[in-house]
Amino acid sequence: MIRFANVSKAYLGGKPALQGLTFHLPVGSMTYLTGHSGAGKSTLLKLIMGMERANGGQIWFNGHDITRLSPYEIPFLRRQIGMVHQDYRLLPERSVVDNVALPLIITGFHPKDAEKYALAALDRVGLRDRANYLPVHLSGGEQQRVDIARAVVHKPQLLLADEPTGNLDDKLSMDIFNLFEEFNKLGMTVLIATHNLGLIQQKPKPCLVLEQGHLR
Ligand SMILES: Nc1ncnc2c1ncn2[C@@H]1O[C@H](COP(=O)(O)OP(=O)(O)OP(=O)(O)O)[C@@H](O)[C@H]1O
Repeated sequence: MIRFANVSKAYLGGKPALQGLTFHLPVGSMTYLTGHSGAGKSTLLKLIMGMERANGGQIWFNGHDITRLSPYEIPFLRRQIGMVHQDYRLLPERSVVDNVALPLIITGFHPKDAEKYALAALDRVGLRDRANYLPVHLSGGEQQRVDIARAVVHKPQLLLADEPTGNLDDKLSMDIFNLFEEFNKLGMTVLIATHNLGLIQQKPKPCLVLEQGHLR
């Protein structure tokens, strides 16, 4: 599904954030991405999302080299990807169901259909009964599950997560990792950037380890 071939990235005026990365994420795999702060985890995810451009190498997404996409093609790439954030990024003045439906509305779904799919996604993460709440009335763990529902509402092939349990205790973190596992079992390819080594040990999966921009 994803293949990096000798990929490098340096931000303007900075030292290289990633150097010579070569790896493969097969379709249907679930993989962790770890490494110390500043090792390049977020940068790697941003390259896959087309939010940053590589300076060298190729990144293949289902056989297409996404380092060569034009700005007009990036939205089509992103429709195949769901992204979960550490800080949830929910719109505070919109209801939970509206937050989850928003990506569908933006891509042109009829509001009624968008709501139907958003409710189905909320059902998957166990929050159907919170659909009409405002995010502020949910716990941190619940807000993270809403973020996950929003990331999967368009049924992406690839689910990315950047420190999804950074703000949660161990029990809630395990619940979130279990949810990722469920989506993986449904066929989504999953890549999770995390510092949570305790959870990784409890749920062993293939692991990419970054050290100062290099894969160990
Ligand atoms: N927009 C940017 N402009 C310049 N340098 C950046 C930018 N974003 C990241 N960097 C640098 O690139 C390197 C990798 O950063 P990145 O955020 O990818 O690491 P990370 O492993 O995700 O860190 P953390 O675990 O703290 O989130 C760091 O040296 C960082 O300072």
